[in-house]
Amino acid sequence: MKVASSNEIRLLDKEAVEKYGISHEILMENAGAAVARLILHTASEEDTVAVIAGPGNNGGDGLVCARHLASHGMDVHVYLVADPERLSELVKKNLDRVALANIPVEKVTEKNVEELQDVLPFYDVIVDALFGTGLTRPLEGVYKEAVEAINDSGSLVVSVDIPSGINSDTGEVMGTAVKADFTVTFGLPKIGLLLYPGAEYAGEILVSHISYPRSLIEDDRIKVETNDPLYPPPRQPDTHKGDYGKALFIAGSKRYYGAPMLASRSFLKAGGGYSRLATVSSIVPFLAIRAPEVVYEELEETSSGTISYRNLEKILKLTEASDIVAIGPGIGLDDETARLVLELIPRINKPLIIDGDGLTILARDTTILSTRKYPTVITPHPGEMSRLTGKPIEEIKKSRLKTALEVAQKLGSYVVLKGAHTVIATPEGKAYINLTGNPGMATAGSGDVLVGAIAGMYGIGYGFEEAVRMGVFVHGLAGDLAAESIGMDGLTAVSIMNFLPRAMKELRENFERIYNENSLPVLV
Ligand SMILES: NC(=O)C1=CN([C@@H]2O[C@H](COP(=O)(O)OP(=O)(O)OC[C@H]3O[C@@H](n4cnc5c(N)ncnc54)[C@H](OP(=O)(O)O)[C@@H]3O)[C@@H](O)[C@H]2O)[C@@H](O)CC1
Ligand SMILES: Nc1ncnc2c1ncn2[C@@H]1O[C@H](COP(=O)(O)OP(=O)(O)O)[C@@H](O)[C@H]1O
Ligand SMILES: [K+]
Repeated sequence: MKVASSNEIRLLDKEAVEKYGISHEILMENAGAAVARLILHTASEEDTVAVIAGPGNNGGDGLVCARHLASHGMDVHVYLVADPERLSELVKKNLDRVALANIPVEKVTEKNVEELQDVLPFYDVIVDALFGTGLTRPLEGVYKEAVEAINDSGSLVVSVDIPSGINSDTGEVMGTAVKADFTVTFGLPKIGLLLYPGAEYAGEILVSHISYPRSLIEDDRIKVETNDPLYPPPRQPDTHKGDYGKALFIAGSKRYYGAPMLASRSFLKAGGGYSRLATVSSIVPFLAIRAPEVVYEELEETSSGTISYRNLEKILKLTEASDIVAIGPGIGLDDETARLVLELIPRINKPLIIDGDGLTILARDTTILSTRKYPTVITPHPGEMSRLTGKPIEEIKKSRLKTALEVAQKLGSYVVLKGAHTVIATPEGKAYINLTGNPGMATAGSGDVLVGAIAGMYGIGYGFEEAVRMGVFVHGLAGDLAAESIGMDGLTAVSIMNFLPRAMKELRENFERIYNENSLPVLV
């Protein structure tokens, strides 16, 4: 599903009115009615409802919702946090309708806003219609106090379009924000609902298309989408291991055994056919016990136990017999090894995954990617992205989507910016926000498993872009299945790896359910 910025949703809004003849009034009516429907499905008609309406169209939606709930016989009160004189004509019209329907309306100002703390707990349901995509600055004064009263109420909170206080483009909290149980968002989901902390404040998100024409819903001018799964390529009977990809992992060092094992074995666990690990000879005997299915290519090592530069020609030869190459997990930062990595990246004439220390090394000279003729994907966590861009981690965390898109475009490479709701960006300027995964995956080695998963998806036959997307999707799905089975705390990278087969099985046998469980539900 497409995911819109506030500017894009305003453009769609404008075109819905000007090109498709759908009036703002119809859109507002459909929006308010959608929120009412969710409440009628979720609460009971005996419940009492407080609608907290703000100064703009978001408030207008709330007024429409109030009218629909009242017409179902619910006991609804409207608290208007706005100067009625400054309301737009359409919102005023809906305020008049509310008054004419004898729905009590109380004006909230600095003088009486603290009363909200006392009255809101008595309502079963609170509709948060203060602000939506029109939020332009941090909440202060009466608005801030209203939000805090909503959050302190203990009632069921339903946010209109976006939790008030959440920035619809970045997901950051603007001063304060409503913590919603549900958010009904209109037209298309907003970016700020899918990036943290916005994703956490939104609660369960439901989309209502409010009669937008399909062509607007699927408009290619919108470059961000949820990372919805694609059905896997079939495994034909008459095939052999080579048909499911030959992967080469250039990884590991005396210090880091786990990373190379996790990456090279996860490739097989995700369905890949033939996994080769080129690593320092001193750790091969140990790895062979843990990962007997992986074929080992022993490399000469430096005095610090990392891969020596002397292996350059041998490694290039190995890449010629591979379909996809991954470089970096646990490779270390020894200068000689760094020199080898910087020499290899432009000379590997295969699709390439660069991860872990490989990224820290790449940060020394990202221009080496520009000569590559084959697709590249880099898989940084925010720390590695900070080294690649020179931006502080905090800034990256606040602008994950923007940073991923900028770097993808600048480096001509796919970017997987890892974290809660990983962002995938393409060199062509598209981005996908991944919805699988859980905090149990914040565990050492989890990123190494992702490298294998991406390579595995390419091995089983997805195109490169699809393999990057599906690698992230199944990695998160495996993490979710693992968490379901053993909980989040004890979940380790090996658990994620061991649930990759189950994730693939679920994807093949229960695709519809997996799809629905990991995409945004449309409210009908
Ligand atoms: N797009 C669609 O398809 C549809 C959209 N619809 C609805 O419209 C909503 C967008 O409406 P909107 O543009 O009127 O803005 P909204 O969020 O109501 O804010 C109101 C005003 O508040 C102000 N303001 C801003 N920040 C502030 C602050 N911190 N503290 C105080 N004031 C602040 C700012 O005015 P300013 O003060 O900046 O002049 C702003 O104009 C959208 O979320 C959806 O619910 C539906 O009707 C269905 C169709
Ligand atoms: N809170 C979270 N929710 C969902 N996924 C997460 C969360 N924290 C981490 N992950 C995932 O776990 C992996 C962590 O990778 P990384 O940071 O490279 O760990 P390591 O370097 O230890 O392998 C990434 O795929 C990331 O998306
Ligand atoms: K809102």
